[in-house]
Amino acid sequence: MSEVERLNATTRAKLGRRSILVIDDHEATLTALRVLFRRQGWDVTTASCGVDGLELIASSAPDLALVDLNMDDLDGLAVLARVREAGPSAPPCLMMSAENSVPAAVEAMRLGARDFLVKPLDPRVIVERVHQALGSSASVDGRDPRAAWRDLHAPGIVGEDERLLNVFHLLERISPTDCTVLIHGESGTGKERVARALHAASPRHEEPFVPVNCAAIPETLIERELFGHSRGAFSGATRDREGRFAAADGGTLFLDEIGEMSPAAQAKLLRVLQDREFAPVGETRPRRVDVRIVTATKRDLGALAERGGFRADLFDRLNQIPLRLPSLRERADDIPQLARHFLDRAAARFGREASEFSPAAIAHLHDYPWPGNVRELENAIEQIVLHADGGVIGVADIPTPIAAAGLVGPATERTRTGVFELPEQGVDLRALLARIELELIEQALARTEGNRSQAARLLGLNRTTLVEKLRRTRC
Ligand SMILES: Nc1ncnc2c1ncn2[C@@H]1O[C@H](COP(=O)(O)OP(=O)(O)OP(=O)(O)O)[C@@H](O)[C@H]1O
Repeated sequence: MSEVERLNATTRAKLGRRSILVIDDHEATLTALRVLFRRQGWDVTTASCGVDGLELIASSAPDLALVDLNMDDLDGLAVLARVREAGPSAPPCLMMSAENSVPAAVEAMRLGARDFLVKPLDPRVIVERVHQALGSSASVDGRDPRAAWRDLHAPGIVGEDERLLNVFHLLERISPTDCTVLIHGESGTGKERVARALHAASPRHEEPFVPVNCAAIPETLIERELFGHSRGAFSGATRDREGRFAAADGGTLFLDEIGEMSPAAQAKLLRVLQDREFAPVGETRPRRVDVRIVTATKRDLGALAERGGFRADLFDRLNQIPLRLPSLRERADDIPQLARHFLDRAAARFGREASEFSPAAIAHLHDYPWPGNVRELENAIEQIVLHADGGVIGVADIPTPIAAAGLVGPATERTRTGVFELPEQGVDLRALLARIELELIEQALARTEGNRSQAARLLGLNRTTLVEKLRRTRC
């Protein structure tokens, strides 16, 4: 923001006036909203195309922008994407559209829109939603409203990554509805956790949440498992048995690894989605059922459907709201917080004293690629707590494959400074040297029981240099 813009924004704030920018290529909408918000005492600026709108956002720093979805030069989604690039200083945006399109609304929310308003706009509703958006954009305690929602509905889900927070924003919008959600993410990224949060925040929360792992049930049994069976339906069926659909009636059915479902079960599932009824194996009379379906997969289900490996019509139904969970690699900056969370939890669970990680240990955990995502991290920390003998957790306490990642070459048990080979992909030499330095300092301090003068001697440094290095690496 330039000095002039900053001054404009500051003057407005001092005068207690709010400013709104309306971007729409319909002159009638611009006029109506200009009149409406001026009457409310707002400063209103308007732009009749996306490009002008972006310029005005940059030059006049409005408190909020109302953006039309369909515009000729740059559509509303592209405007949102560009606004988002400005980071935390970007104004909250509300999207307006003449069409009530669920995919467009979902995409808009994913791009950070605070709300999706369908035209014709009711003046009372629009003023209310604009106030709501501003209220939430600057919550009283300064907390991110997405994190606040998470703390209320899914306090066990740890992380502050933007992509994860955007998932909560989407969950907040869709939890009151019954729309079908397809969660995509690598193994261990928290798909079931998120499905449970969605259920917990929905009007169905007092009814059952029934998880089914489709990959764990043999193909021949999946239909019976899901839909139940009647007595005599097959040899050995000595009595009627209720399936998971009936068990989830009124609540949420979570179908994990949906890509592994057999074609016959897919056909039956499609029928439930279309008609809201199913027939147990061995019965012809359908039963009505009221379940919200949430599915999850680590496969690219769209591509699988294109290749004929999954019913395309079912995919379209399941994919009403797609939701993608980032891998842990993509949100590596959440690793320290997650590691400390699992450390505290494991210490409490195993009756160990609360402990902490050394900075070098945190650096190792941060740099490891975690192919098994949060689950792998959780298991690794539990292992560490079980084997550690108290005190600060250093690199030597980290399971070998994790500690060794990125550091190639033979190494002794307590040192990682053996013979290094330059890995194929190269190294970040400065980060690597800093890490080696830190590790050796930690080892020296451990060996001298924290005596800095002796540790400095072991490292060929004077005490002041050692203290300075410690100060730099630990702040
Ligand atoms: N953000 C998070 N914060 C805290 N714990 C998490 C988080 N994400 C996942 N977990 C934990 O990681 C483990 C794996 O999570 P979950 O079972 O939800 O993953 P998933 O994606 O469904 O895995 P899979 O694909 O193998 O079924 C669980 O113990 C869960 O509690």
